[in-house]
Amino acid sequence: MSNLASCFTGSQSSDAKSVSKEIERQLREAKKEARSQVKLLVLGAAESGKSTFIKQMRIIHGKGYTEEDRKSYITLVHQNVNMTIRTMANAMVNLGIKYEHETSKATADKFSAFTRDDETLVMENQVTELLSFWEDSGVQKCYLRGNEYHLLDSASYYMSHLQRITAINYLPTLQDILRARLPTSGITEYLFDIDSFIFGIVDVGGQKTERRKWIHCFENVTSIVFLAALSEYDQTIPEDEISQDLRYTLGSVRHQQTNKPMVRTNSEHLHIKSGSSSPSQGGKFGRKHHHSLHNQRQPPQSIWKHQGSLPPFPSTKGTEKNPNRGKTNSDSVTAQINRLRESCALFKTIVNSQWFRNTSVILFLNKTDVLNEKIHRSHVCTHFPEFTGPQKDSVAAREFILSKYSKAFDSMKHTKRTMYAHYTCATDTNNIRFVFAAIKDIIVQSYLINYNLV
Ligand SMILES: Nc1nc2c(ncn2[C@@H]2O[C@H](COP(=O)(O)OP(=O)(O)OP(=O)(O)O)[C@@H](O)[C@H]2O)c(=O)[nH]1
Ligand SMILES: [Mg+2]
Repeated sequence: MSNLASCFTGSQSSDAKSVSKEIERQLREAKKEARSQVKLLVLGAAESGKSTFIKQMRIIHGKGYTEEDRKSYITLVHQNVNMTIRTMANAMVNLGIKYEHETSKATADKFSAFTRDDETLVMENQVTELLSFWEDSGVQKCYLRGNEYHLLDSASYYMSHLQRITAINYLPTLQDILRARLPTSGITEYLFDIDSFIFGIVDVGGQKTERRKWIHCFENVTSIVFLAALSEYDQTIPEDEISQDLRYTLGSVRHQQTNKPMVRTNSEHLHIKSGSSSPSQGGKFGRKHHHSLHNQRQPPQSIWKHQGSLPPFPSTKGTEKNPNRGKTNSDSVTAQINRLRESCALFKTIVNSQWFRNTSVILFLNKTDVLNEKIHRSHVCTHFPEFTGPQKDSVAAREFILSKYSKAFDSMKHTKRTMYAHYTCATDTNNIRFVFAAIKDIIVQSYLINYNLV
């Protein structure tokens, strides 16, 4: 400012020009600084679809996926196929299901012998054998009981595209990339230039060992996007994972409330901490791309608003056991904590945190497609006796699930703010394009309010 003041004392026109230049420079700097501060934190339990949402951001508002990027997914897609077969082979034994054909058992034994490390590319000449395994009536029965063990959400998708993905010149499509599963480790911020604002969108891992790192990115958050899978109402997770995890999260938050923040995040930096959710998720800075819309533009299936207030400290009451679940002998279902209950408890912890008193909360009730598929064979009331709605009705089911999150949000007592909920399908680009267009204004509004710009 002193530089500027001294400029005013001069009478020459060159001085006036430099004043004007300096002001412009300062304005540019101020704008740049302000633009870097829209921070969207994407949270949720493991496999809820956080990284898939960010892949969509890259497709819709970022640089997309080049041929090289797409090639880098070949191995992951094949690993997903390998893992599907191994998981199902295991589950066949654990659930005591018999194969229809002996040859299917031989295929299962062959793939079960692979360890995670020596998973190889699935060859074109294995397609007939794998298709016959997949079509085995015993394997299909096992697939329909996928909620009793840990089966990848994209299992059926990849098994139905075996011919294409094992071809010698296979190049993964955008849908193949969106369907690929790789658990996120660490915290990564991706920058996107959207409508003259820089959005820093932060991806975290949702698994128990990952959640303890979340605290490192709790500062200066404009909005939280919390992802919850609608399809997890009939699935379970190991009990020790969640209790330990929530305790840690709570402990960390309490620590942060009484001490200085452990880590200061710098919103100018693209990468807060190493770790990526995909082989080529890199290329963090997404310039604005205009992609033509497909012909059927899907509206968000529902938009819901809710007012609530915030209590002084979060509680973990949502982590109750599901009384209706009997134990199976599947090793991945050793303890019976319902995933929906656990996700609601996590949501409650987050929205109750003092860190997010002034942060707008956007809830994505994700995997509408998976819910629609499974609702015909898996009844909500089997897992939630309090559900009195009709069976095989996905609308009743999702409204019931929304009411659970609404109740968790309602637990807030001290501040007023709004929660926005959307039903989403993170693998559907048009759906996410439309939903994001709707939430973008809310996020910008929150940002402007937080910085007293409106
Ligand atoms: N069918 C379907 N699959 C989905 C949807 N959203 C995500 N998935 C799939 O679910 C799996 C898990 O999604 P991710 O995006 O990796 O989940 P995440 O929340 O990032 O998981 P972590 O990184 O472990 O916390 C992937 O295989 C996705 O393709 C959806 O709406 N429908
Ligand atoms: Mg992830």
